[in-house]
Amino acid sequence: MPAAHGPASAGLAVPDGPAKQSGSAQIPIIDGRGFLARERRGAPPPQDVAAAISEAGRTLGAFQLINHGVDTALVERMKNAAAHFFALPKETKLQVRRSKDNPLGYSDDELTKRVIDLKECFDFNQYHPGRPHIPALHTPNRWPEGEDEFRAALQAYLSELSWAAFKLLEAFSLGLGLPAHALHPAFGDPEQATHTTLMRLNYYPPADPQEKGLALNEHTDPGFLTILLQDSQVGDEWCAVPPISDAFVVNFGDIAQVPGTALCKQILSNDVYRAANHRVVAPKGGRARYSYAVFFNPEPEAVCQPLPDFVTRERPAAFRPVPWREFMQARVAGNIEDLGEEVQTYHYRIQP
Ligand SMILES: O=C(O)CCC(=O)C(=O)O
Ligand SMILES: [Fe+2]
Repeated sequence: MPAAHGPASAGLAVPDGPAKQSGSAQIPIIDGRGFLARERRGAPPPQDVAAAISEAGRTLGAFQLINHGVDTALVERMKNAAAHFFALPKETKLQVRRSKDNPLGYSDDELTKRVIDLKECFDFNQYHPGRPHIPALHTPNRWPEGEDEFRAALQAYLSELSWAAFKLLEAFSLGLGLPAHALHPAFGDPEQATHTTLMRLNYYPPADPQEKGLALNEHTDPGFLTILLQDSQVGDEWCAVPPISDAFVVNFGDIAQVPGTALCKQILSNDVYRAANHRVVAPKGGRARYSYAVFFNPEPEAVCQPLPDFVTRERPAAFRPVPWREFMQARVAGNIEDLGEEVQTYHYRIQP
């Protein structure tokens, strides 16, 4: 039996504020009904939603998404599959252990900013056989043998979430004052799934009661945006992200800060948006915690750089181009082995 779900702490850093004062900040709640509900598919995101997403991107770099249109039964099916997998014997999980040349599969030794996470993970993507392998970006999945329902449930969930991610991308573009499809070329044809989106199941085992530390060190996610479902949380001194039943936590990643000609935003938006710095405190009270993250990422060859619309004489480009392939490969390598300082977007900053 998997351990019961229970409290743990997840938090977001508030920009320019000492972490200890950020507890009072509130994560905005955005309603996706107008463009994510099944009957509204194909409708462009309403302007007020785009404006709210834009505001969230400029402040905390994150928001909670309610009425996301993803079928509750599919969410439950995915969660059951995840709980089933993590409850399998360790030897079975180790049969699909990740390797340096292919980071997909099971891991219990992920590093975040050179500190080992107190959790187990399972990573997979929408890889199709026959596609060229690109280390850390397009590699074949490792599915546990005889676990057909696990595989089917996860694939169905990721495919549904990828659709939602493209709709959020439209809202994001509109919120920047760009046409809805302005950033699509950086993510390729949604039908062919040539983007490098990845899903990660996280299982945080109950921590030793003496454990005062973090289960997941503070970090920003490397890609464009992350759509996370969390089962439990209690506040800490960072901005708490309280679980709302059936809501997704959406946070912007590094690449969203840089928006680019071909691509993205911390890099895409020339620092207009911010990537959310976040962390997870070890779960207490003898209970485990689960979370389920979809990292919506660009195409392998995307080069992320400040979008021309965001570069002016007053606001010159803050970043040099970030080749997504190079950036992600370096980040993944640092998550598997301690290679020294992990690559960050500030390594691509143009010094004034
Ligand atoms: O478990 C969580 O709430 C966050 C997980 C996370 O930040 C990650 O997997 O990158
Ligand atoms: Fe993260």
